[in-house]
Amino acid sequence: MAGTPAVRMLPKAVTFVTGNAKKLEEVRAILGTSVPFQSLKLDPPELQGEPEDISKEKARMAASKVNGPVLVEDTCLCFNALKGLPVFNGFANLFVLCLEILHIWMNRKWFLEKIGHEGLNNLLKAYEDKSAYAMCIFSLALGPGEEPITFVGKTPGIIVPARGPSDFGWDPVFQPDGFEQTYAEMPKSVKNQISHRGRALALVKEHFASANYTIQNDGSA
Ligand SMILES: O=c1[nH]c(=O)c2ncn([C@@H]3O[C@H](COP(=O)(O)OP(=O)(O)OP(=O)(O)O)[C@@H](O)[C@H]3O)c2[nH]1
Ligand SMILES: [Mg+2]
Repeated sequence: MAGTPAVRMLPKAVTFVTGNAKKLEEVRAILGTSVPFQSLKLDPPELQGEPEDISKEKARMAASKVNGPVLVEDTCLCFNALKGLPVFNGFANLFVLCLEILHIWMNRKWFLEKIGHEGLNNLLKAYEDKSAYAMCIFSLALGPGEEPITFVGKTPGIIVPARGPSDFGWDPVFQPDGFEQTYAEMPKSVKNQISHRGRALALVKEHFASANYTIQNDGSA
């Protein structure tokens, strides 16, 4: 039957768990007061696998640590040329395997530290296709043992030589479609409106606006 969903009591406000201060800054700016949350700086292990599985597993681990409702996210920058692979000769499978491994590594935070912005551009040197997309998967687990709900945001763009401040990851080399500036060059308010994170959080906001969550205490504990 359609109508207002049943009230779901949450023992405390949702905790956004991340070890990344820049993510937290953006999440704060995007959510404002639309979703009441507190934050916890915890560096979750860098899991391997499909982004959605990583995000869900982060949420499960965080929910048991916090013993309450949590929101986590996993972000990746995906290069289309490395997925749309040319199939050639008997080495193709080995080539595909190497690229799969590379794809997994690329989305771990130490990869950028090692390879740098120039290295990210060099990865695409052999390809005409410089297109990429930034993807963010938020997972909300309402408590330990609860199946996480996911919210995906994607922004298409291209990889360019670095431009703009280097204070957040690969922002200087990602230029979203329809813009002449890289994420790093544009005002934060513009990035947050069109970014992978902004799009995923729009879905999180919609979810909170329609779900009937009631917080038992004010979350200050
Ligand atoms: O230029 C960027 N613009 C962004 O908008 C953005 N969002 C995330 N990242 C980086 O992508 C890697 C993903 O790793 P990631 O999702 O596991 O994050 P993390 O380990 O830093 O934090 P967390 O897992 O504790 O939440 C890390 O190097 C992050 O710094 C970004 N870089
Ligand atoms: Mg991480």
